[in-house]
Amino acid sequence: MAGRRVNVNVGVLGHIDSGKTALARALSTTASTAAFDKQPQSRERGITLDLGFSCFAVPLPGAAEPEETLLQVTLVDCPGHASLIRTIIGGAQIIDLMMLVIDVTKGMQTQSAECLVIGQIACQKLIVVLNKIDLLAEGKRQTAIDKMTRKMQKTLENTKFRGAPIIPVAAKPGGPEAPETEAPQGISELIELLKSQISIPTRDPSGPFLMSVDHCFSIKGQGTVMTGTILSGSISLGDSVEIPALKVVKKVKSMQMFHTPVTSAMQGDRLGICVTQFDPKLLERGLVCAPESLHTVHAAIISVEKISYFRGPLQTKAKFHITVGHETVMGRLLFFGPAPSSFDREPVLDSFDFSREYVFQEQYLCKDAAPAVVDSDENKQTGQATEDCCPQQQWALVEFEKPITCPRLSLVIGSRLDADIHANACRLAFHGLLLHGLEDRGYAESILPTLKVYKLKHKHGLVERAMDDYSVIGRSLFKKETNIQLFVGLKVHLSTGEQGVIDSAFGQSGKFKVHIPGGLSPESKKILMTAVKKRGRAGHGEAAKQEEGAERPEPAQHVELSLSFKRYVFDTHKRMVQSP
Ligand SMILES: Nc1nc2c(ncn2[C@@H]2O[C@H](COP(=O)(O)OP(=O)(O)OP(=O)(O)O)[C@@H](O)[C@H]2O)c(=O)[nH]1
Ligand SMILES: [Mg+2]
Repeated sequence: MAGRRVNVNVGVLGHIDSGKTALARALSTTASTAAFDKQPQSRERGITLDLGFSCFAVPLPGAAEPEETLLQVTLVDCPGHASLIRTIIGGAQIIDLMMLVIDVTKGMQTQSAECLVIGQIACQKLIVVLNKIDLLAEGKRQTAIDKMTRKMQKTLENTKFRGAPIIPVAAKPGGPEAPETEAPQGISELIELLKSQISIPTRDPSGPFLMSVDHCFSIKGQGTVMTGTILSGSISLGDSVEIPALKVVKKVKSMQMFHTPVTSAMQGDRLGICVTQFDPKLLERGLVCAPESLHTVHAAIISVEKISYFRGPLQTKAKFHITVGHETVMGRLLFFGPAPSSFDREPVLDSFDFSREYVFQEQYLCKDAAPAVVDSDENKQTGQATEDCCPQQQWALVEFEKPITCPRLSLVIGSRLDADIHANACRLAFHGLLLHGLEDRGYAESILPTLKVYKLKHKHGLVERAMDDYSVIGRSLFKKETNIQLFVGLKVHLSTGEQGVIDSAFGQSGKFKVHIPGGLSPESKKILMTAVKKRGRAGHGEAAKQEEGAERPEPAQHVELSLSFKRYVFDTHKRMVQSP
């Protein structure tokens, strides 16, 4: 029986053609010959994948008996572009360390910057690999490596990976034409670096079982095998698992880890589960979970944070590609935030409070005009919020075009995958956490009305005249067709200082009567009386017209009326509520 194995997942990310696949291959081969003589390589079977999985094992650093305990490094080779985002987010929760592969002759490129952004959202540790050093002229090689290392250090300075190690290699010296015998350079050093950088994450067997499946195939006479990484919880032989995408529950017939049968497995393990037969084509990629532990949601409330490299605003009603787990669907956003008095409230990232009130936002609030993509030469990190006028936390309601299935508190990434990848702009727009999923298809009627997001409305009008000491007629506040009845009872302020209450509509032209509980001040009466007199002269003898007359000359001095109220965006009755 082989000793204990501990699995860690290392993401291999970088711009197209930087040499990610070549690096994954070089690492696996070097490790398997130099450090490990068994055949560790599992050649996964005929499935077209955009995520490439390969692995190698090395003696576990610091283990009491290193021979007995192996560190299994699973390399997750990510594709270069468009599908990258979906893919890497799928793997994000299982990636313990990210290798950012940079073509040393090119430096930071558009997707390298995107990878760095994703890494900051999803990963804790980074190693920068400067690849293709064989392409540097021999005499100037070290100088060029040093120069690029400094540039990368500068780039990392403004990220959470400041000071991360940078290592030069040549994964496939000579490029595609070179014979396979050409030995890669710097790989043993990279393996040593990986060993020193990898910290074995603490794995937790509690909580509902959830596994991210990256492969699915059938074995004749046995069943269907799903391979993947356990995201949370644990599983034992004979347990039932649900495949939410197919809405089926299956029994676990057998399990394997690294080609060895096992009876149980837990968070972090890479595992193959064999269940009773189903068509593997139905599930290329996805989630498997403890029955009924996942939820299918039609919309969600997420906590949002803009990615500062994204150019342009995040607007309410805008559509983005929303990636949650292994799924990417279009979603429409509506942004909201706290009232200004609560701007400095500490963010709450594990729940959403329906009892609070929130302010509708036409767009995500931020101070920066978004900076350009991280650039090798001018790595300007802007978006440094001066904490005084933006809230600490903002949210969005995301309405999905197709329902998605995910666990609570999933990482959510919003992007514009349709944007031109040659535009040298970051396509990642925001990230956040799914705080609350709306499972009811009819959520707009059943759940949204409980979400208290309001727009603060201000209307301004004029006092036309005083009726008596305790009431005035107002105008120019409502349109002719407005149902004034809806506003009855709301407070209005007069520019002369009095406060009034809308009492009733007056006539047909949008005028209204305002009751002044404290009475008009003598000063106000004087102003309003003058106005009436002037008008009296102009509209001589035409009482009916005087009442309706919109076109009379303005009084010498206006008395303005202002009305402020809240309108709840999701209130199906469109009620107006007094604002303070
Ligand atoms: N000269 C040289 N060429 C390399 C090296 N590593 C990779 N290449 C070549 O660069 C090209 C791209 O390598 P890949 O490993 O496919 O790059 P990738 O990053 O996986 O590309 P995508 O998956 O398409 O994003 C291939 O032609 C490789 O042979 C290297 O160290 N030196
Ligand atoms: Mg590749």
